[in-house]
Amino acid sequence: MAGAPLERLLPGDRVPDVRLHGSDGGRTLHAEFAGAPLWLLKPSSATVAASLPEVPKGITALCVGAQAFPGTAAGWLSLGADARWLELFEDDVLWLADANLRLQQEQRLPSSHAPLPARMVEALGADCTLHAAPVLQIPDVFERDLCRELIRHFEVDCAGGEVSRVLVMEGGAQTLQLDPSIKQRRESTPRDPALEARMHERVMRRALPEIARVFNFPVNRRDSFKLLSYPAGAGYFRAHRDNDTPDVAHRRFALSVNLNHGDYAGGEFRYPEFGPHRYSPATGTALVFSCGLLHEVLPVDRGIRYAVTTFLS
Ligand SMILES: O=C(O)CCC(=O)C(=O)O
Ligand SMILES: [Fe+2]
Repeated sequence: MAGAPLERLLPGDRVPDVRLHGSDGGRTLHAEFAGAPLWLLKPSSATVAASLPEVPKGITALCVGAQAFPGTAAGWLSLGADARWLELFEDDVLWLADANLRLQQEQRLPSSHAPLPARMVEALGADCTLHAAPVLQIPDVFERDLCRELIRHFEVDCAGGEVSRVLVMEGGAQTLQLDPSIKQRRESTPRDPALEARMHERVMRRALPEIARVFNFPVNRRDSFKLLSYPAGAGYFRAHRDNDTPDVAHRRFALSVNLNHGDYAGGEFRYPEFGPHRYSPATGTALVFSCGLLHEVLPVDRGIRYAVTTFLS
């Protein structure tokens, strides 16, 4: 709620987002650090910041203050943040947040510079309770014939598509560039109006009523369909959100249909904010999820994963 007074944080609250400085300057807490459990601490002094507890494996530890502290303890990232946000945190209290940045428990640091007792480290490093991601699977949106026909169309009529690129802003101009640190795959828009019409009819008839029922969302618009291939060794899409830049902010739900489940290994979806579970829908099943969820397509390590995707709004 915009304008509501800030209160002390409690276990169960999601840490409010904030712009952080000290790393690359332009990122926010949610964009940069969701997807893995977090330790958060606002030290009362540089001396405290220099003698923080050892960070357990699998945890990202953030030491926050008005500015980054020079000489922060090894394993900790020191970042500056907005004063109003910092007021939410008591000095020298270590918070554990889960991968969805929901606060789990807090622990006051020992007043001396003694290391944290082992039991405290154990508790604060413990696996957080993880839940299934709020995704919807709708079986049989495309029949097997249509899936096979789409793969043939992609490989033959679209000549296997083109390597996917990402939009990069450089000196005020946007260019499409390869970026293997983000994704590797091939893609094409469909070139056969009859096939597009068949996909459209199936989405209208089988997916939209279910999205209206389950998410209570009336779809009004759809981006163009994209045919995708993820070949072994060169097929993955690292964790991202689908609506976090101005050009795609209109998107509400992502819809993806696997075209050849069982013919490849790897290539599952994962939603790191909601735990390690991997989703690998059957051929013809549509996977639908909010564009605001962090998600990734894990590397394909045998065969080729084929899929069709679009975004709904
Ligand atoms: O591979 C897919 O099905 C969709 C991947 C994805 O997350 C995207 O294209 O934004
Ligand atoms: Fe995506």
